[in-house]
Amino acid sequence: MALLEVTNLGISFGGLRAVDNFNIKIEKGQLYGLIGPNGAGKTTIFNLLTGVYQPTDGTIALDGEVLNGKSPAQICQSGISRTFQNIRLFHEMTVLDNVKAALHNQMTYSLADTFFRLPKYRKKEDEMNRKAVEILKVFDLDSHADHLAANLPYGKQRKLEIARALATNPKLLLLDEPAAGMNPNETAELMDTIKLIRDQFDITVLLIEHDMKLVSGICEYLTVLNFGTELASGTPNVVLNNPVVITAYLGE
Ligand SMILES: Nc1ncnc2c1ncn2[C@@H]1O[C@H](COP(=O)(O)OP(=O)(O)OP(=O)(O)O)[C@@H](O)[C@H]1O
Repeated sequence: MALLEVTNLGISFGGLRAVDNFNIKIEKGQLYGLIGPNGAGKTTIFNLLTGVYQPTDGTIALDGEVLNGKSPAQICQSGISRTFQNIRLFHEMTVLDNVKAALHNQMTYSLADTFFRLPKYRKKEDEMNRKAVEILKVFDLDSHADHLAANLPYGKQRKLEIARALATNPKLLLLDEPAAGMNPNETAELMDTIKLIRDQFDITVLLIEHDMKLVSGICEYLTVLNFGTELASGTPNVVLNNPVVITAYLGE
């Protein structure tokens, strides 16, 4: 069984059919790319997968569990986490607290534990600090733990967003243009990080990206979207040399 199975997905905004009859199957552990021209419907698909929008048609299933009708918070609990095209960190919080905020969805303690700072609360807090630092280490951000997120350089802010998404312990991580605005060195580093989180944390990744170097460098399988529907799917080598894709998207 595929980890993510999307069947006949569709949504309309007024008269605009933003996504139409979209199908995708992503196997566990796969590094999968969703590409296509501006306005093709890529981010709308992420919004459908994460419960920001409810589909007008079709089903979304993660690990056999149908996600239709669930809220974004419930979908996060079910195992899908995401980053955004425009960075959405808690800018006035520290790097460590940004990650801890995401860890909170897995911690259970009562209001009384928190209010009276009972031993259970302190134990959980210590555990959370340890986990957050562990995650920051993967992203080489642990030395910035006490800095405000707003003061990190751009490339590190993007990494912190991924670290925070990872902290919710997802089965599937959705990355919306993770390399946007990065210089070539930052992009190369990001590619290594994405590969590493897939390998070390056994996480499945679906990413939207316009940077073809990143896409062909790390994605094992691609779907090209055009006008809300699938134009082509396959390995990067096959898809990126497909004349239909070149005409519609790559524009050469
Ligand atoms: N909430 C909404 N209301 C109305 N139209 C919307 C809404 N969200 C998206 N759209 C429209 O749906 C279409 C697909 O947009 P979407 O942002 O998903 O494209 P995209 O492939 O992610 O583009 P880009 O690569 O530029 O980010 C566009 O025509 C967009 O204007």
